[in-house]
Formats: sequence, C-alpha cells, structure tokens
Amino acid sequence: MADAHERILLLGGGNMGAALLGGWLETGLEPSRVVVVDPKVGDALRPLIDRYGVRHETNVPDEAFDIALLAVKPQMMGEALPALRAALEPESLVVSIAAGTSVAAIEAILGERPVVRAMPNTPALIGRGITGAFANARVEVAGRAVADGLLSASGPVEWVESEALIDAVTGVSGSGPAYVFYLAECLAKAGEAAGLPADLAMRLARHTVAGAGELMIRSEDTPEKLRRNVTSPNGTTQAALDVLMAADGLALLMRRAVGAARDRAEALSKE
Ligand SMILES: NC(=O)C1=CN([C@@H]2O[C@H](COP(=O)(O)OP(=O)(O)OC[C@H]3O[C@@H](n4cnc5c(N)ncnc54)[C@H](O)[C@@H]3O)[C@@H](O)[C@H]2O)C=CC1
Ligand SMILES: O=C(O)[C@@H]1CCC=N1
Repeated sequence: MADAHERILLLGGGNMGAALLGGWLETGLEPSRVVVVDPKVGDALRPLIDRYGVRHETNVPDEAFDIALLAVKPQMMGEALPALRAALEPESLVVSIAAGTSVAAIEAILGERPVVRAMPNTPALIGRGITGAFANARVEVAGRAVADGLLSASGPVEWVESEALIDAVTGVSGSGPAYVFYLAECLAKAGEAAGLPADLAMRLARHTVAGAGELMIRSEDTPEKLRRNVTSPNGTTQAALDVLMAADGLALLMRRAVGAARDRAEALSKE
C-alpha cells in the first residue's frame, strides 16, 4: 500500500472508519493521501489526527478523489452521500462498509460505478479483524486490488461472489465480536454464581476467551479438535458441554442469532 498514490476520502471517522484509517496509517499509507470527512472529531479519530496530521473536514471538499470509503451509519447514507457526487470521477471506486446498504442503493445516489461492499469487524482496531467483501461488475482487477489493500490493513479479506452473502458475513463476523464479548460477560457472571469474587471472575473470563481465540488462530487444529483436547473423558469439561450441547441448545441459539443479524441486514437495505 505504501507505493500507491490514489487519493482517499473517508466519509465517517467513527469507530470503524477510524479503525480502518489507523490500520492504513500503521501499515505505511502516506497521511496526505487521506481526507476524513465527519461533522465531528470523536475519540477514535482524534489520536490519528494528532499523531499523523491526517486532514479532517466537516464537509466534503471541492476536490476529486479516486476512492471514497463510506463508514457512516446505514441510516445516514441517504443524507450523507449526495455531497459526494461532485468529489467523484465516473471511475472513482466506492468502498462501503455500511451494514445492509446495497450496491444498488449506493448507485442510486452516486450513479453506476465501481462499488465494493465490505463488512469488517471491530478487532480491526488492533489489526486482528476479518473482512468479507463483494465487488460489483464494474470493479476491475486493479480496483479490486486497491480495495483489498485498504481492507487487508486490518486483517484477512474474504471475497464473495454474491452480494447477498455479505449479509451472512455480517451475521457471523461483522456482529460476531459482540457475541464473543457477551460470552465473556456470561462466563464471568457464571463464575460469580459459582462463588468467585466478581473481579476475579471477570479476569478469568477475559483471559479464557482471549487465550482460546489466540490458540485457535495460532494452531493448525480445528476448533473441534481444540475443544476435544480440553475435554477429558467423564471429566469437568464434558459435564459443562453436556449442558451447552443438550438438545443442540447453544448451536440452535447461535443459528437463530446469526440468522437474525443476517435478516436485520437485509431489512436495513429496504428502510
Ligand atoms: N461497529 C461495528 O462493529 C461495525 C460497523 N460497521 C458499519 O460501519 C459504519 C459506521 O459504524 P460505526 O463506526 O460503528 O459508527 P459510528 O457512529 O462510530 O461512526 C459514524 C461516524 O459517521 C459520522 N457522520 C454522521 N453523519 C455524517 C455525514 N453526513 N458525513 C460524514 N460523516 C458523518 C459520525 O459523526 C460518526 O463519527 C456503519 O455503517 C456500520 O454498519 C461495519 C462493520 C462493523
Ligand atoms: O450492529 C451493526 O449494525 C453493525 C454492523 C456490524 C456490526 N455492527
């Protein structure tokens, strides 16, 4: 990415916009290539402006950009996008990370053009995210490479060939960190109920979730194999898993949760 020259407009410097920007800057993107447009400077964006001198504007400047990365809330798209029209050439690439905002909805405002619809997640903040991405037919090989370069600053990029799959990606990895944090919350609460002091239960839960995640990434083994490694025959883990797996309880709950997130992404595209 360090050799590239395209000028980038980042629309929305909130949690995800700033997380992506942080990844670009840390991996060598020249700060003068980016302009962040956001009516305010929030806690996530401020340190990047202070550290790298990234330019911030409250309105879209009267300049041309090669790439616009859209990181505003889906509900803000209709209001925010028209201001972009004058800043984009017909061949400028638009990369949107908004949940449930379709390529068609973006093209309805910005005209038919190369559009990448992507779904990152918040571990992007520490360079440990994963992103699903879909490119419309107008995105050529070079455009896909540019988008890949920007998105992969925060972790691997998985390209899908059907736009509908981005809603499923949203249900698994876009929203997924929240499920894992909730698991840590539940584990800590259960530890308290089992007699541990609250702060100790929380430390145990955080390190367990984080350590298991790190092991899963570093190991060649599948999650199933790693689970079996913990589970001694007729031991304590088996006793717990018997509860979680009874009537496929957790598996069915997870399937419903991911389906609900996917359906919500689909519904957002119709609002
Ligand atoms: N938070 C997450 O875990 C993920 C979020 N996303 C998507 O990323 C997008 C942004 O989400 P967050 O960063 O969490 O929200 P956020 O609320 O932290 O950031 C949105 C930013 O947009 C700015 N904004 C509002 N109106 C604007 C306008 N007219 N022009 C420019 N900027 C404007 C706000 O001031 C704010 O800084 C959403 O579309 C969301 O679906 C995607 C993947 C994960
Ligand atoms: O909850 C949301 O709508 C956004 C999209 C994926 C994660 N957060």
